[in-house]
Amino acid sequence: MESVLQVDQLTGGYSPRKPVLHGISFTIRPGEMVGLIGLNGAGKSTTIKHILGLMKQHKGDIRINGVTLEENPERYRSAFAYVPETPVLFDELTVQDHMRLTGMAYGVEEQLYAKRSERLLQEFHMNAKVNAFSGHLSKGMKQKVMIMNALLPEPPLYIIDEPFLGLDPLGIRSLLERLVKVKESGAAILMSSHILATVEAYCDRFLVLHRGRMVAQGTLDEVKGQAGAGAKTLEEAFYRLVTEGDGDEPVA
Ligand SMILES: Nc1ncnc2c1ncn2[C@@H]1O[C@H](COP(=O)(O)OP(=O)(O)OP(=O)(O)O)[C@@H](O)[C@H]1O
Repeated sequence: MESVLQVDQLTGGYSPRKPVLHGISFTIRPGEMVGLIGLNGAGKSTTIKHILGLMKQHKGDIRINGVTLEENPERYRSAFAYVPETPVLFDELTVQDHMRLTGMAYGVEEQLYAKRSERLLQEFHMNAKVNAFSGHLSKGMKQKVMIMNALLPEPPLYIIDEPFLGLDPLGIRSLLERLVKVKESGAAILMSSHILATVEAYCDRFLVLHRGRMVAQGTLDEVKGQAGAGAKTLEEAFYRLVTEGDGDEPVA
């Protein structure tokens, strides 16, 4: 099956003289949820920034639905939605205003907009706040607005950076339930998180990034195999992979 996201030999970072990422490659196909894991400073956010097109790679190729950002910026950008680790909202706009703007930006037709926005507000228990200014929302509510906005256009690819920060248990459950449905409908999800038990439970495949290199990737069994005999959980496999050869505690 054609991949939604294809990252091929990506070398990149903030200065050409000192790359943060060293030749990383992976693909995500429709209907897959893939977990991007790594220690603090491993390069997860940098990878995501390159995929979003916020940074220019030094080498390598990134394709979304078969095109690079340079080849077709509009097609590339409209194929994904992004949930950042820290909510970015306009304080003086309401929850509804944000959703309307997203709907317009992605060309979501009026009837679909009404149906989807109503469902999202209900699922994320945000009905009571629909007319509240973003600046007056709690941290977790702001994160919910970001998530609802990402889900509204129903794009083929979701890129989600540490989505659980600040969410209450109900919010986490709503998000996970929705991501499972999104995946079942054929969308692809790249999710970065430190909550390894949740990543293990929900993701189909895993990307283990360490010091800017992909040290393992694949299904849980494949990653456990790459970590060496005896790893029973993703967390155990991860620990082995990032401490291997250090002879010491992990240093990012
Ligand atoms: N704006 C920046 N300018 C220069 N270097 C940066 C910048 N942002 C991050 N880095 C460096 O890039 C490396 C990778 O950082 P990155 O933010 O991608 O890590 P991460 O895996 O997302 O970590 P975390 O789990 O802490 O969010 C680190 O060495 C970091 O210091």
